[in-house]
Amino acid sequence: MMQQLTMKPGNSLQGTVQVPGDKSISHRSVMFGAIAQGTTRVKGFLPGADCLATIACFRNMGVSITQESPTSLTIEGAGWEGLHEPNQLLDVGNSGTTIRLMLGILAGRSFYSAVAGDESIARRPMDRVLHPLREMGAQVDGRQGGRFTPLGIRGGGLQGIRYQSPVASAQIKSCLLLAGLQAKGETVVEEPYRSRDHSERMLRAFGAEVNSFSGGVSVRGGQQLSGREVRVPGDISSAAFPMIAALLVPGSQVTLQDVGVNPTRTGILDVLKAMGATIEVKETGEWCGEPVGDITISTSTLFGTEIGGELIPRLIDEIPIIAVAATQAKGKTIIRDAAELKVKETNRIAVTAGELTKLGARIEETEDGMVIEGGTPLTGGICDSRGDHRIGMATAIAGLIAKGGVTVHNADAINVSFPGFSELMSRLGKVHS
Ligand SMILES: O=C(O)C1=C[C@@H](OP(=O)(O)O)[C@@H](O)[C@H](O)C1
Ligand SMILES: C=C(OP(=O)(O)O)C(=O)O
Repeated sequence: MMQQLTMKPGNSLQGTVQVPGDKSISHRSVMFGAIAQGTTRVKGFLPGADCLATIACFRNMGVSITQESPTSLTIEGAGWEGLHEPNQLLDVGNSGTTIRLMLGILAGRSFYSAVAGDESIARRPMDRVLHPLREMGAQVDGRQGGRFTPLGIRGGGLQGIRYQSPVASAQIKSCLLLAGLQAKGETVVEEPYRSRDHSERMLRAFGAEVNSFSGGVSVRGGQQLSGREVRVPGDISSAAFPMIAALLVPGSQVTLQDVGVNPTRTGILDVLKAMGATIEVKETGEWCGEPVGDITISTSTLFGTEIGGELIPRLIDEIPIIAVAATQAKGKTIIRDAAELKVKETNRIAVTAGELTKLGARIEETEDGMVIEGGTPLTGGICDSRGDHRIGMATAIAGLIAKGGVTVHNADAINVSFPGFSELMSRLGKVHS
């Protein structure tokens, strides 16, 4: 049964909550723990569908992973050689991060694996990692010459390369770093803007030498990782939903505790501040190389803004919910340089514009973004997540300010990154029927 979720205007949102663990860091904790020597213990793991798919893939390669509770894991790594040929398809479900990072690991292993995911993954481009992996020496192919899943890969015998990535993508960069750690010589990845650097930070925490420079990152091959303890901060991409809800619902004030505030992820804070939001961030510490803090946000009058360039990779997953905020700002918001949105779980330019237009929003799609007219009262209605977790949550939050509320069809997609989303929102106020 495909779940429905209804959210309606209610009273103000108040309280202090913790959002689930960071998705990017949770994936990496499992993968790096699996290829490290020794035990890795993870606390604050995100038990969302994407990260559970990562666990299943590495179990399939013979790694012992025990989930003591939904958010606590123990991974018994036996180094690179501890991975074995899987006897089943490696099923990544809906997760682009799982498939692209895992391919970097598989590229250095001499066994054969077949990799596929759901129908959304089957539409997402894989040639962006296959081309450089082939250049390094991996044998990898797939549908339409390797552009799409299913993919088959037999790795080993890699040679380091210098690769200039055409897009700022942490998935491409991380894939090549993981392959590079297993290659002869040095691997250098350059990118047009800095993408999220969780791999670099966590690889260093696991004992690897990773060299970051302006414009890119490099690793030497032949490095081994050592297992360790990982505490996963809250996901700022999930925090974005209650944050924007608090901004828009009159009289609200919400504190989100222990959120990851790595500067490669905090574009959302910069943009909301530029729009006029009252936000306070109190940094409280560093967990496994990642800065963590408490974010307090209260209802504010917002103004339209322009978002592009280096900001885009720092807030790429937050654009659907930023679009909701922009419908309520004074003036126009212009988003550009965001063509990457077209190759996410859905085409997020078309789907964000399409779903919010159903509620009365005025949004023009452009080649690489959108133009949103602010000051538009939203009317209630029915939206569809289209199987995309971020669209499901963005349209549900729109329901808090849309007359009559919004019912989201296919709301179960939300479990991909934010299990407990509607319960968390209910703890902040009366938000749904
Ligand atoms: O490396 C990661 O964990 C991620 C990188 C981003 O994708 P791209 O690398 O395709 O930009 C982001 O959209 C995704 O949600 C998670
Ligand atoms: C794009 C996303 O994830 P992935 O690429 O891992 O599917 C996301 O979480 O918004």
